[in-house]
Amino acid sequence: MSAGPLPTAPSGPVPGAPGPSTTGAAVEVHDLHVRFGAVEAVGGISLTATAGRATALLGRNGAGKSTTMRVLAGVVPATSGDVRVGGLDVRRERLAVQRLVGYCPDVGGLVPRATPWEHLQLAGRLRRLGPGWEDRARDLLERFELGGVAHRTTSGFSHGMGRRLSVVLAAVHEPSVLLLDEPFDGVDPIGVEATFDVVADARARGACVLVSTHLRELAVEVCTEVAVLRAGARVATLPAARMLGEDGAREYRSLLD
Ligand SMILES: Nc1ncnc2c1ncn2[C@@H]1O[C@H](COP(=O)(O)OP(=O)(O)OP(=O)(O)O)[C@@H](O)[C@H]1O
Repeated sequence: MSAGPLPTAPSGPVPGAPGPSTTGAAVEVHDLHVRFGAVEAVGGISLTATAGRATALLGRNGAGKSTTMRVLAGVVPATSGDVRVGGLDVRRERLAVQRLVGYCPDVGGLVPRATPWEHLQLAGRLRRLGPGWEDRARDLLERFELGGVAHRTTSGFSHGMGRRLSVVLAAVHEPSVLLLDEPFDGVDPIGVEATFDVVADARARGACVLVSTHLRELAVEVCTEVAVLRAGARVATLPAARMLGEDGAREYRSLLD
């Protein structure tokens, strides 16, 4: 059921609000280790992702993709290693990094009792977004076919609807670094296409995009590079085109063993 048109509210410039993007922002990870007690989730990953490009993180279950994304998003601390996002040291400047980043976590992140529009309002306030952000939010909701449920609590959302809203929330502030963890998981073709558009838009304005996924075919369609992780380490970074088709599938398979 459609909840009617989305509300409009005046939104003026906010002093001190961050700009929409920082040209040249990039991700640099050097010898990242992350331990959870006895478990070494990441065991020495190094990788670079450049502005205006989209890099896929591929690898088997437990390879360390989500943990790496969490470190980049500033939600999990590195045990050791040097991690820079947009030139900022994640350990020392975590809040500044979180302002630069748009992060779609692999699970969670949504408040069941809140509607998509309430999630967006909260994001707008916390990030002190300037003029135009509500139009952008409405446009994103429409592109992800969430306009009709903008005022419905997310508790009744399907898995795919939740994924789509998480991508909207990651993208609404036009971050310099867009981190999408499993954005295609359980998402229908419309949602996949809308996510492709979000990635293309981000690249066009010079943002650095990282996409963690199991879906090699979608990764190579939307990304320019592919970093393959295995058992907490990066084993290869290749042009995405190398992972295309049956030859690409074979090459990917060979990197997993
Ligand atoms: N909070 C945690 N506590 C303990 N171990 C963890 C924690 N988070 C991750 N791990 C472990 O770290 C390893 C890497 O997990 P991670 O979620 O990063 O892998 P992944 O590549 O994203 O896997 P998947 O593709 O299944 O999502 C796994 O062995 C996982 O069990």
